[in-house]
Amino acid sequence: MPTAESGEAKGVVYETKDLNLWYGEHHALKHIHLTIYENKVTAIIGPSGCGKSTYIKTLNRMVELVPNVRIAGHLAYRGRNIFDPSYPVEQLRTQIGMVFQKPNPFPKSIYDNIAYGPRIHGIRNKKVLDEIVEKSLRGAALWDEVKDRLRDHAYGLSGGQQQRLCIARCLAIEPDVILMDEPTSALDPISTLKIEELIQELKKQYSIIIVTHNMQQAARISDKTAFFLNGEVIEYAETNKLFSNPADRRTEDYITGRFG
Ligand SMILES: Nc1ncnc2c1ncn2[C@@H]1O[C@H](COP(=O)(O)OP(=O)(O)OP(=O)(O)O)[C@@H](O)[C@H]1O
Repeated sequence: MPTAESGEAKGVVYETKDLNLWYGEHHALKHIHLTIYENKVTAIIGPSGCGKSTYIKTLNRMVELVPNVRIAGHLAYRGRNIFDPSYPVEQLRTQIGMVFQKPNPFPKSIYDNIAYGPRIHGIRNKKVLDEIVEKSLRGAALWDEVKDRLRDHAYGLSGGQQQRLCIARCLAIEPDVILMDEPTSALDPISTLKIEELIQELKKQYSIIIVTHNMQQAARISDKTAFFLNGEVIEYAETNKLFSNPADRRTEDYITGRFG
């Protein structure tokens, strides 16, 4: 669990101040200021290539795996700047779970997918692992569908089930934040609905940041929405406000489908 640090504002998970990011010469994030709140769903919307994925991959410092990335600015997680050279990146990544566009279970059994993270953290006791597996699968609303076939290969699950397995895998390491990069774009409407319902449940316990191309989805499930355009945050507001009464003309054009 996160520890209190000096400078940590209550209820704030991330504080982004004047964040800039370049891929080589390409200035992909420009002067981003965003505060992300605890136990909320924060949606990131905007047209293709506007920097949504780059922003969320910055939150767990995954973006730094890309060669020639340069970052400037301030990004505090729980009050502490994650770009500080002394920041323990491995610790950060255990607190920040991530779910990707395409479900990416490991080529292992359902059980071993979930037990993988806890085992890496040194948990070997079978009973403890069994409990974590059940709790995580229940948390991802998948337990009832798989409880009788935990030793089956994960690839035998449907796409929607695989995505919930990936969410369960995140939950098994008890993260603080869950980043989701278009988690339903590869799923059918019923699986999408299940994940959306699940997100509503999960936000009671976790802070969720979700990139989505689907504006109805952002409107349905998020509390706050940030609209990105060409690497900038054009507007960030309560979701109801942003969709019903946007302050910026460009937001209005985007949400009404006039561009993007
Ligand atoms: N690894 C990379 N190397 C170089 N440029 C990149 C890299 N990843 C992204 N970019 C560029 O940075 C910009 C932002 O990309 P990003 O993937 O963050 O956008 P996005 O809003 O998530 O797009 P989409 O909705 O299409 O997924 C784009 O111009 C993209 O071409």
